[in-house]
Amino acid sequence: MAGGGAVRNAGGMAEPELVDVVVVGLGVGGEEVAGRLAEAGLTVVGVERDLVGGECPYWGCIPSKMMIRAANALAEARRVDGLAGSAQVRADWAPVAKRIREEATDTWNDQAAVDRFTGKGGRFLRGSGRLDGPDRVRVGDQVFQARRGIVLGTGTRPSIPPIEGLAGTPYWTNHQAIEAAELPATLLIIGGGAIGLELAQVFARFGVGVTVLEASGRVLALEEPESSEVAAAALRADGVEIATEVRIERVGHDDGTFTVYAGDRSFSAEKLLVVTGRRAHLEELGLDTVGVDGTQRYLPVDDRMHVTEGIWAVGDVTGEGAFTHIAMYQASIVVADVLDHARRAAGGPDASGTASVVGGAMGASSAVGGSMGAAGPSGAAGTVPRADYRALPRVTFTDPEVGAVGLTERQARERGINVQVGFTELSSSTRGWIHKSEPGGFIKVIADADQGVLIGATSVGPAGGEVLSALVVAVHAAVPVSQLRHMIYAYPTFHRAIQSALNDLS
Ligand SMILES: Cc1cc2nc3c(=O)[nH]c(=O)nc-3n(C[C@H](O)[C@H](O)[C@H](O)COP(=O)(O)OP(=O)(O)OC[C@H]3O[C@@H](n4cnc5c(N)ncnc54)[C@H](O)[C@@H]3O)c2cc1C
Ligand SMILES: NC(=O)c1ccc[n+]([C@@H]2O[C@H](COP(=O)([O-])OP(=O)(O)OC[C@H]3O[C@@H](n4cnc5c(N)ncnc54)[C@H](O)[C@@H]3O)[C@@H](O)[C@H]2O)c1
Repeated sequence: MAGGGAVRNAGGMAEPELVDVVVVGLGVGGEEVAGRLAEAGLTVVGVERDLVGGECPYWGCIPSKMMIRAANALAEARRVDGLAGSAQVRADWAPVAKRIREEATDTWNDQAAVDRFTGKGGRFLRGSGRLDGPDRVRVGDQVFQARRGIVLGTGTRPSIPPIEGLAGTPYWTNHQAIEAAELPATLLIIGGGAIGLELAQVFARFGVGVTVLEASGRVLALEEPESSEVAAAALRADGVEIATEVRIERVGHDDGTFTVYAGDRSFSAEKLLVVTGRRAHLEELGLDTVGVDGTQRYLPVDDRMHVTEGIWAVGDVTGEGAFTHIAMYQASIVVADVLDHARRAAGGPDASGTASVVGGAMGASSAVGGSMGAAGPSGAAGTVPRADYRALPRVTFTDPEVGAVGLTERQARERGINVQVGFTELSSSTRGWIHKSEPGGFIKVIADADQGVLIGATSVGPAGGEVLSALVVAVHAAVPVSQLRHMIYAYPTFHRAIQSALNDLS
């Protein structure tokens, strides 16, 4: 599994080992890039200090959505009363914790993921990587010289606010919340963003007394205000207490109880979960050795994920949106671009099909060319796609789900766009009325009136994230609003409400 001992020169310094590519951080983005480049025939060293796969499979998307699936089953069973008879529901966390341990995380063991990578021809190294000058990565006392490129996919870690008293307490981050084998009786959550709301609803549905403390004026503050209202109402209906505009001054932990002090208010619970955003740690990456500012919040990249000559970045570390689908989207671009650079360096045709220098060393590993067919999220084989985040979708998996794409109304107005807004309550659609779920949902569409296309949309409802797909296509492909209005929408679906929202545009 390890990468072998360091070669030393006469002065005792580690001699760099020549490889094609080094990928530092094998989270969602890095694992995808490293695996595909290895499959393409490059010599790839993948460096991961924790678990291969990163946050998403072990402490993020997958286990949290398993929790949500279970919590939603409870909620649905509780809806039987008054709709289809009566049901008695007894919540039990044990099968959820077991499923997360056994099916999702293999008890937080990444051997299967390591084997997957090495099975593709990659070489795995457990450790922390940092840049050591142009083309070089140091891992402990091993140094690699990467002749085709270095890819940084080092992600983020929780950003913990500097609240007095907090650091010395056994507070939870998403790691402990996901790993919980048993639930506390009461839980305080600092942060009413995506993680805070998803987990608050899960735990409340399993009988935990949950209080969410949010600094800004509303939960899900980056989304439409209507989304915040529906999400807050849904959580309150599940028994969650939500306090907004909370200025936390101090945290105490005595006799197994946390107390959070905020002005003249205080909140107490058995456990405290801190989910106040996430932060990249560029200071650890040796960026100064390649002339890049390591004090920035995120690592700026161009539309092909270049950081600087020979260095690419992928995923959360780029600050383009902390979502697995962004990491995967960017990974495809990085793979295509690294292979294109490698091919051109070897004298093959570049991505435009134009032959550059003839000859070169890459001929022997020409599996490289073979993988280009699967190169990109857009465009034909042989083209390196460019990143375009106009139609960035996101879904917060509360019940109802909050799905959104592109710009919110406020963002669109701040950009000086000639904005039109259309809105419809889901309960006014046939399917919403039949479904009879409180607190309902809505569709909101944002159009650029001058261009006649949608530039943003929100879909909140029982299947809000799925209904979103039609709106993502509309924004991504800039489908004229006139055409969207005259499509046929199946009756009686939730997505049929899109037509009503479009007809409301003004
Ligand atoms: C609770 C939760 C729920 C989420 N739910 C969703 C969801 O439903 N949908 C969605 O799209 N996204 C979701 N996300 C976000 C998603 O998990 C991230 O966007 C995704 O994991 C980003 O992948 P990444 O590869 O950029 O980084 P990460 O997954 O953070 O992986 C980075 C890896 O790099 C390693 N590393 C860091 N520095 C070094 C170094 N110097 N040397 C070696 N290794 C290093 C780390 O150990 C880590 O394994 C969720 C996140 C959380 C926390
Ligand atoms: N379904 C999904 O796709 C999903 C789910 C979970 C997480 N994620 C990703 O993970 C990222 C991180 O999630 P997150 O919920 O930690 O961050 P977030 O940025 O979504 O929310 C953090 C919240 O904490 C609040 N906050 C910050 N400091 C505070 C303080 N001192 N006191 C009280 N409140 C404070 C902020 O105002 C904000 O509302 C998200 O941005 C998202 O991209 C995605």
